[in-house]
Amino acid sequence: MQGILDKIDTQYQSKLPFVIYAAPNSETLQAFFQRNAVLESFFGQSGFVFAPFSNSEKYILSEKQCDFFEAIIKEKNNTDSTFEKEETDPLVKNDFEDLVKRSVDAILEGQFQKVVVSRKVNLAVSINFKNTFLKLVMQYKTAFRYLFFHPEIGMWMGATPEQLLKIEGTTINTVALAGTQLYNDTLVWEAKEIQEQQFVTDFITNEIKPFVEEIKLSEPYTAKAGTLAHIKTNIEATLINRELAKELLYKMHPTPAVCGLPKKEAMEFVLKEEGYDRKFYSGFLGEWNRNETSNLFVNLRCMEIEEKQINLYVGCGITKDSIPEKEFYETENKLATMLKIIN
Ligand SMILES: C=C(O[C@@H]1C=C(C(=O)O)C=C[C@H]1O)C(=O)O
Repeated sequence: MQGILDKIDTQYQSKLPFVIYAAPNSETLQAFFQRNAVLESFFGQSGFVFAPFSNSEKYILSEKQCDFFEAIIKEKNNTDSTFEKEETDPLVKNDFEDLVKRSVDAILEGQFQKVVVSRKVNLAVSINFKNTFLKLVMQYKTAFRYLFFHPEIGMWMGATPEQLLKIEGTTINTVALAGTQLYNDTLVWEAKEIQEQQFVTDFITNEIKPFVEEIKLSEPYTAKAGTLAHIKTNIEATLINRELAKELLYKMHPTPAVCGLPKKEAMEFVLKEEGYDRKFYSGFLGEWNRNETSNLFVNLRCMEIEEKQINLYVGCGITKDSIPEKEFYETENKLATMLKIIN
């Protein structure tokens, strides 16, 4: 494992793009190291895709331009974070709750049924990105864990619980994931969360229908993600034709787990009302067409790492029944996921 970590240092010092990642429950780190600093647009070629939330331009570290490495993860002592975040400014809390209120009003006016609103939290800390990444790898084993760098994009890191799309041959797998609370053994889901997750299941089922032969849905169940719990439905289907994969991906993204329903109206609201640029947060990332397999995830529980600060991104689904203060605390709980691993 040390070899691959040393390679990250060399690559970063030379300002060359790389991504290092581990699939959910995998004990293996995989990495793409690009041999030049080109920013390559994604148009279906194989490699590791990195796509923003809204912008139509998507990027790739392509197989053709990269060297590929793998290493077995060696457990390291996972010390608790000593980082202590200051209490959130009441003005920030107010602003977010106001955004939630405006979202609920728009829903009651009939503009859309669900919208996912988010905020960005800047923390003035310089982190050791390698140590922080290792901590994240150990701490969130069931998540898709990654560290991405491109000199023209910057550095991003995350541990996401949400699969966007897996394609193996003609079999596709995806999930509808929504609804959040702190995990405990006896938790109960309320109608608001059940509905917001159902919106995601219905949207995905509808969007994939023209592309597939048969759709199999699991019952919704509770999925643990760190200290949080979400409602999850597994969705499996058979593609009519593998050539349709990219078109299907673009139909699905962004799902109502990160944008809203209907998609277009919710997207317009997010872009107009959120008041900041989500960049790659709630975009998607992962392998595209590697050994006949694509494995993409939604970029959640993530941070953007700059020299002297980090930006954390968190959001939550709003329906007509949302209570602004409760939604604010949901974003605080999601923030804690990333705060726990800051070195
Ligand atoms: C938007 C986020 O998460 C998404 C929103 C959820 C919700 O609203 O309950 C739950 C899981 C994710 O689909 C985030 O983590 O920032």
